[in-house]
Amino acid sequence: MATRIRPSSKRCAVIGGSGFLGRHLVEKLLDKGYTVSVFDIRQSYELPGVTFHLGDLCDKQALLTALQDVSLVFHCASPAPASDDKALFQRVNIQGTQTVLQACTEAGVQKVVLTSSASVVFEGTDIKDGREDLPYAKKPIDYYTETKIEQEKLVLKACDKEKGLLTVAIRPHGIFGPRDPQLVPILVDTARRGKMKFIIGDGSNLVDFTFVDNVVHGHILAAESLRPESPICGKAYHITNDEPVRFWDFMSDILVGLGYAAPRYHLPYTLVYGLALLLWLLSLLLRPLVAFKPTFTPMRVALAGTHHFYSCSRAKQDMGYKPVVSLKDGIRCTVESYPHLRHGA
Ligand SMILES: NC(=O)c1ccc[n+]([C@@H]2O[C@H](COP(=O)([O-])OP(=O)(O)OC[C@H]3O[C@@H](n4cnc5c(N)ncnc54)[C@H](O)[C@@H]3O)[C@@H](O)[C@H]2O)c1
Ligand SMILES: CC(C)=CCC[C@@H](C)[C@H]1CC[C@H]2C3=C(CC[C@]12C)[C@@]1(C)CC[C@H](O)[C@@H](C(=O)O)[C@@H]1CC3
Repeated sequence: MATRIRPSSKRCAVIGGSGFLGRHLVEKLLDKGYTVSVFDIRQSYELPGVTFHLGDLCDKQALLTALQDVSLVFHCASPAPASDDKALFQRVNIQGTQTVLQACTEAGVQKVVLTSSASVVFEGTDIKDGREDLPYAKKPIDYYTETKIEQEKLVLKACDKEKGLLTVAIRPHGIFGPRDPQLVPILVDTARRGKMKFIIGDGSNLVDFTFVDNVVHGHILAAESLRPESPICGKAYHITNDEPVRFWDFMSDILVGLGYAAPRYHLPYTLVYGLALLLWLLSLLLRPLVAFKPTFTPMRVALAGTHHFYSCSRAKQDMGYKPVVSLKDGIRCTVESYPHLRHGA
């Protein structure tokens, strides 16, 4: 009888590996001696030792080709959070994740590590030292969050020791670092348009921002701890810098580091939130006539004006997680990596 050869545990695939987090993850996996395949709708770089498979994760056949002989899958693909395309989020994050799980089962993949988000419990109000047992948001703040919740539930439910598929979800918050396409570029663009003069609220709200290397470290620790007897099977884990910081101090450090002025004038939170809501409704109503995308969306205002920081004690206890780069070093490294975004560049 032919015996099925178990794929090497160092052979993995990164779905979404062309993205910001995905590429950092791929680089670290290579350093650690893994053989890496990337599955993505685009190829954004070339690296010796990485095989690219171009395809949509909703296409099971394309996935099956990429997952041959792979024992470990990292799923960190998602449409950009700023999009308001509900159908796209549902297709990629929900149906697509179902397809990923089916393909993993058919291909004999043993472990799936999902990149979820701490935002799955965020409803726009304060969260202080939130733990993983907080309920999922009943009124998710946008389609991105709504579909990230369903995605996480699907992946955790798929954990089945009998069938040989182990799953875990990592919930990072506010990832930043070199090559981030969103936080620093949007911040600089807003500053260049003269709109980063104001602090929303009293400026004392604490938030987690997580340097990308720490997020990568959390993912690899989870993958390496995921065994049938491990307590992490089928669970979600917050991964942060474990150094909550005032939202506006963090923004100011990045802005000042790049040569822009820090925001100074205070505006009341409820006023800005109300205006953002009004603008968002207007943009929806006027969409057939004019396309405009407000910078200060209700989601961004809520993120900028409330406390939202999370405990990573579960990750510390179950997988020995400890951030590997401090916030200060992460900010310095990030600022240095964007010479083209410096004031006057
Ligand atoms: N950036 C953050 O602050 C943050 C925080 C928490 C969680 N996350 C999660 O981390 C993951 C990675 O985020 P990122 O910031 O690197 O985003 P990113 O946009 O840089 O990367 C996402 C990648 O997914 C790919 N992708 C999108 N749709 C696809 C499809 N249908 N099939 C195959 N590939 C597809 C994109 O091409 C891209 O390369 C996402 O799941 C996101 O929800 C991000
Ligand atoms: C007020 C303003 C316009 C500031 C500019 C920076 C924002 C663009 C930036 C600040 C916090 C960021 C953030 C995300 C996107 C970019 C910001 C709003 C996420 C919503 C991206 C998706 C992740 O899953 C969220 C998470 O849970 O980590 C991010 C939360 C922080």
